[in-house]
Amino acid sequence: MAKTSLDKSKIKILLLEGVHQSAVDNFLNAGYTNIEHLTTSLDEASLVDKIRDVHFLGIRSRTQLNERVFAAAEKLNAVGCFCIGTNQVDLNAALSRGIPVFNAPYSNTRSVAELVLAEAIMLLRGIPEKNARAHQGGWLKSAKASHEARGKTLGIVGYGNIGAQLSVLAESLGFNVIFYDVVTKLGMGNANQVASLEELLARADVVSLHVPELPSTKWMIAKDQLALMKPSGILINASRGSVVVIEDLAEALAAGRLYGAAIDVFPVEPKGNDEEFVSPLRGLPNVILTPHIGGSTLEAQENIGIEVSEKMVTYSDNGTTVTAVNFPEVALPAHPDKHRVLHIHDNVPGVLSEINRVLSESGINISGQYLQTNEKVGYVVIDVDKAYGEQALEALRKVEHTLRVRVLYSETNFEG
Ligand SMILES: NC(=O)c1ccc[n+]([C@@H]2O[C@H](COP(=O)([O-])OP(=O)(O)OC[C@H]3O[C@@H](n4cnc5c(N)ncnc54)[C@H](O)[C@@H]3O)[C@@H](O)[C@H]2O)c1
Ligand SMILES: O=C(O)CC[C@@H](O)C(=O)O
Repeated sequence: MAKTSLDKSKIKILLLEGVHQSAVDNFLNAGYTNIEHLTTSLDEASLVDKIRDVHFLGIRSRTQLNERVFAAAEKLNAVGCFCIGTNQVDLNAALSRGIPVFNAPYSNTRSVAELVLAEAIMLLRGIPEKNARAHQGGWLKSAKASHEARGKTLGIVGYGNIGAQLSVLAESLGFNVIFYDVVTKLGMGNANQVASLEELLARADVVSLHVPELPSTKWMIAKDQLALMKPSGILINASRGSVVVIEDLAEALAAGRLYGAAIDVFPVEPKGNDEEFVSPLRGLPNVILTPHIGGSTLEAQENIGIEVSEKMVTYSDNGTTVTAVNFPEVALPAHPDKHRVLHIHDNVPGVLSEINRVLSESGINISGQYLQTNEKVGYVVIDVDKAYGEQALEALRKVEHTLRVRVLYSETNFEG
């Protein structure tokens, strides 16, 4: 029988888009030495080529993982998104191949909230235009249309981790906070939920968007919604570029129907720092344009590096999938004296009983079993006596509807 074990030093990890060094250090400390660390993303063709022998892949927001890429990823065990958003990944394509996807749901929350708050103050004071004039040798000393944040209404659309964090910081500065969310939530401090997006847009002086990219949030702010905002209103978008119809925003700003905007995310973003940034918002006076850096602080990137690599190492060493965004979540204890078999299968009736039948007929004693399913996939983890690791792997490979099987030996990590 061919040996199926794979030493940790042979487990290939590919990290793209300048994932922080803290992730590399974490993998190395855990014994994973086969790491390729690139500062750029890869286009589809290069990725399809490169991913064939990759076991763990780390990306940020730019790398697109679609069906074609997953089809080529024969050895891929897990994906780590070193960011919050996972819209760049076809989560179903990953799931149907038994590949969990992890992200960092909190690590850059504070960075985004701080930037948004700073932008709100700058825009309320008309700083972008005053700053630009001064750079050109001008002197725009005037209080016209300049306002304090105190007493103004901040409307937050999407009151999740970032929205709620922003809410706390904004109240401490004197903003009245209202928010709109599809889920009923208790506001932090004195923040109040409003019943509709329309009400929020009409009441707020500053509107800040913090929704994920979903079919329901796509182009949610267009001409009709912008028309509901006050002419003195300010729009901030640090969520996803697909949430705002950028041409409609540019038109409203140019026509003076909106006072200012700060935009960090765009429907089309340059693929790298060498590519020209093209946008109808370029050149407009009270507009702050930033290159998708809401979460790009050294603090956040270091924390993200640690958080996501820890999840990938834990999955690789122990099988735990807690916080995976697309996968049944199983929290597993250590398995010092047992071999552990990870079996991922289509979630159809009868697979678990077939697994148990096969193990029992092979004379394999089960010392622990954990199961979790979602609508597509079942994930069963079976601890077996040390004598049976490879035997169990061989037996379980033959079970119909198997997507992937791995054995984690008590000391070293092996793949099937
Ligand atoms: N600019 C950046 O660098 C940067 C950094 C981090 C995150 N982000 C983006 O910000 C988004 C939000 O991050 P988060 O951590 O706060 O996410 P989150 O999941 O904690 O919160 C999102 C909130 O939006 C709500 N929501 C969903 N659909 C909605 C709708 N149609 N209308 C109103 N509310 C809706 C959800 O109920 C949830 O409360 C991320 O998905 C990511 O795309 C951008
Ligand atoms: O770091 C990135 O590339 C994306 C950051 C942000 O959009 C996120 O989703 O966390």
